[in-house]
Amino acid sequence: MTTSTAPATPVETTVRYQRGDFLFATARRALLAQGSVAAVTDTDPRRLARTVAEELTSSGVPLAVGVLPFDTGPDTTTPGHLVLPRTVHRAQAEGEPAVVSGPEDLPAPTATREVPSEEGHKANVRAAVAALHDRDLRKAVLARALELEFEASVPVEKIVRNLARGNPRHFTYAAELPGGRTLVGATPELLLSRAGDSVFTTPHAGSMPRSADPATDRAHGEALLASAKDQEEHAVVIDYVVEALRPFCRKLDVPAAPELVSTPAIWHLRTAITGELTDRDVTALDLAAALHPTPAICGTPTAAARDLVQELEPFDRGYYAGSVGWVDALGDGEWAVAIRCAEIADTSMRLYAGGGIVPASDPQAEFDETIAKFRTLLGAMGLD
Ligand SMILES: C=C(O[C@@H]1C=C(C(=O)O)C=C[C@H]1O)C(=O)O
Repeated sequence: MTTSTAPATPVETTVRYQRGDFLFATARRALLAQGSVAAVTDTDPRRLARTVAEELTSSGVPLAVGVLPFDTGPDTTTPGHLVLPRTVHRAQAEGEPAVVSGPEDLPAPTATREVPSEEGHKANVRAAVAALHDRDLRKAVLARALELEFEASVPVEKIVRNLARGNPRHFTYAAELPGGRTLVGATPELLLSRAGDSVFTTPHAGSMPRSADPATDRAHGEALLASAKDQEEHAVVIDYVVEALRPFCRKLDVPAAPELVSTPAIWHLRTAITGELTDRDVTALDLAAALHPTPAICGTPTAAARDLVQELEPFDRGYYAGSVGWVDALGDGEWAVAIRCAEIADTSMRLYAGGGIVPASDPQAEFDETIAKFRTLLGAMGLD
């Protein structure tokens, strides 16, 4: 096992990524993990967290990296998967960080398929709004997929570099999945980080597409901040996160109102919550397992919302809307919400995008929101 703290910048570390590695990087901070000393795979995320903690203690490997699936319910067949890597490179930027150069050109797909179609998604939104009422749900998150086929192997490394270049403030990530696929994405949303007894989370919920026209763009942001429907969609998530964290924290600081933030593709409402952990034996992965799935990507109440999602969506989410991150031997770590992503097989990939449905949701606006969310990946591929 070698841990390199060699003087590389986050950009230099990011561009070293090759398919098979694990990457978790912003322009300020990068973690690149290579090879595998041991792997832990388990459908029960809490048990997974305990096994990983034991493996870290007994192996002397400083940290583990990996993914949790969307579905961590009692009937899931998709496991969480963490690797204790052979080599870890970590880098931090001093001052104003550089960005990855580019963009690099990518081959165009030979076929594309939307699952479901625009009409299908709008019908799902209407069905979800009816089900919220019938089943007494506050919110459910519905997603769509975009399947792309290529003539040759998808150049994963180029996509990752373009994602990092286009989203320097957010977490660009790449992780190997059980079964040989690769998950890549760039997410603004932190599920949970732990550093010593400090806990931090930034739930995002409530969205509006960006616009190329500055005045329209500003108006979209202001409309989002003023939208009662989006404030409600956001409040559902904050209520849940606070309730889920409270048992672990002796102190929680929850701002009274969300702030307006943006990615290059979309405006969001976000609340940055900080806490103080009561028990240092509770690791970042324990906390991620306790928090996931939040109503930002599933709904509320959790089990009923997950059932509805699985009834309406014509695909398995796999690791989309799961979590990606790392945990170290001290229990510190960072877990991001695995959105704005794609699962890549050899010559094909599946992009995902979803949005929260509440009683006031409009099918056309929800469809448009998925288009905006696909743009993170499509932009990195030079597609519109
Ligand atoms: C589900 C996604 O995003 C989530 C849903 C949001 C919303 O409904 O407003 C906002 C941010 C994310 O928590 C996605 O990007 O696919």
